[in-house]
Amino acid sequence: MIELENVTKRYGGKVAVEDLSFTVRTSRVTGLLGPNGAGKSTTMRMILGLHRPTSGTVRVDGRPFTDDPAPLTAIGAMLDAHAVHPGRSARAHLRSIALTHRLPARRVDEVLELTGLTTVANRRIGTYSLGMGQRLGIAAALLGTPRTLVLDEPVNGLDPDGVHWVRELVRSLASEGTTVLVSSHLMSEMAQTADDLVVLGRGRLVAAGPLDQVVASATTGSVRVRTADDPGPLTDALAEAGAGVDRADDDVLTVTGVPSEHVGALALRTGTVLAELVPQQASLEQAFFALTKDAVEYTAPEAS
Ligand SMILES: Nc1ncnc2c1ncn2[C@@H]1O[C@H](COP(=O)(O)OP(=O)(O)OP(=O)(O)O)[C@@H](O)[C@H]1O
Repeated sequence: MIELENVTKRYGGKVAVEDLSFTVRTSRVTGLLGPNGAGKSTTMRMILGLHRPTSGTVRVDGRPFTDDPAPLTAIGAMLDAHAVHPGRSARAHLRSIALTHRLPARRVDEVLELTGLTTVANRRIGTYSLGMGQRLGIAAALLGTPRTLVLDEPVNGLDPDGVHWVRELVRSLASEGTTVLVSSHLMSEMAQTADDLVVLGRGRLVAAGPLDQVVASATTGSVRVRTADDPGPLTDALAEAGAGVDRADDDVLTVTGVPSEHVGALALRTGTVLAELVPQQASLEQAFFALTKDAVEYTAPEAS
């Protein structure tokens, strides 16, 4: 478990993170989201004990990370996958980490296997593709079989196969009891990977909680209704009940403000035969835009 309590981080006069409190639960994948400059990397660096908070406390499994005698078994991290020596092989790179952290050499082979790098383990890292570099970063993070895993943009630059692999990996580690914190700018991917979300905007907490709840609280769900009948009587009844009705197509209505059961009951009352009655939840991307619209540091003008 990772706990942040009233954490503020200033770099000189710049406030990177302000009064941040949230909990990352064990056996769950938590997505850390936010526009550029929101404070995600700063938050991860404080969790890892690389940066000290200006005020507030950060605890991993109940204690400050810097107090832990065996850091790689407590917490594994990938912050910048490409900050490695390009002239070394992946095996040599992982062996040197294992050696300095007193981890068994066989664990190097295990993580090479786990990340699909065994066949290229003796090649110079400088010849690796972006995706292979990401896999190596994840291999290093997994070396100590950590209880907590922190990955900054792990799917950045990966092909669809690699993205799918990262998703399956973190989900399976969480199901085995690992606490997983992952940042990403890819909302569709995060929607499939995360159980919980922490959303930052300009260094402040914008939302936190189970993914479904965060999406539902930030957006308006709707009900898609399709009928071959005249939609007039149903539309009038819905408007009377306070619903918003948008006639997207000749035979399709998008209804907001009332649950699907209520729409079904009104259809029955007005004698409207329904071909479709489908509750629709907004996407994580829509929720993200709604939550962070006032917290985006850099924006381009709207395309005309
Ligand atoms: N070492 C530093 N010195 C000064 N300012 C910093 C430093 N590190 C980060 N910042 C500033 O703190 C704010 C938060 O940065 P951070 O890198 O944590 O954001 P982020 O959410 O990870 O952004 P991105 O999505 O672009 O990676 C930014 O305004 C950034 O310019």
